[in-house]
Amino acid sequence: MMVYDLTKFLEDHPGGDEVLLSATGKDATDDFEDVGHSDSARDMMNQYYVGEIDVSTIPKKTAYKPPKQPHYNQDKTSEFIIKLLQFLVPLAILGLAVGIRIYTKSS
Ligand code: HEM
Repeated sequence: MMVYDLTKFLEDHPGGDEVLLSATGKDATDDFEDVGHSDSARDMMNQYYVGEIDVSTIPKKTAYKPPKQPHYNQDKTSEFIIKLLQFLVPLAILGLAVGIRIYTKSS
């Protein structure tokens, strides 16, 4: 299969850059032929010709596996404890204040 580098052609393509980008990285033969490109279009292609690749050497599945994102804060217990403390600490201070008040009054 013939390989073309169309990065410099994107802006000049009469059919627009979107169609080229949508056909990037794959076999665009059918896409190209479906449009019925003129002979002059076929001549232009030569400027962007890179080389040939043997299709059979292209792996069916990509070997690259994106690294797994670390799961931040998967353990929610610390989050829960903080929420609980945010509720309990003011309550404890209030209780302490009321307790001191009662204690100092009675004595
Ligand atoms: C390989 C490099 C390519 C070259 C040099 C090229 C060149 C051209 C040229 C010169 C035209 C103007 C009409 C003509 O002369 O036929 C054109 C139109 C067009 N091309 Fe390409 N093209 C390329 C690849 C592609 C690909 C891969 C697609 C589709 C995915 C595509 C889709 C179109 C479309 C939709 C038009 C507009 C047709 C119209 O408005 O009548 N072209 N192209």
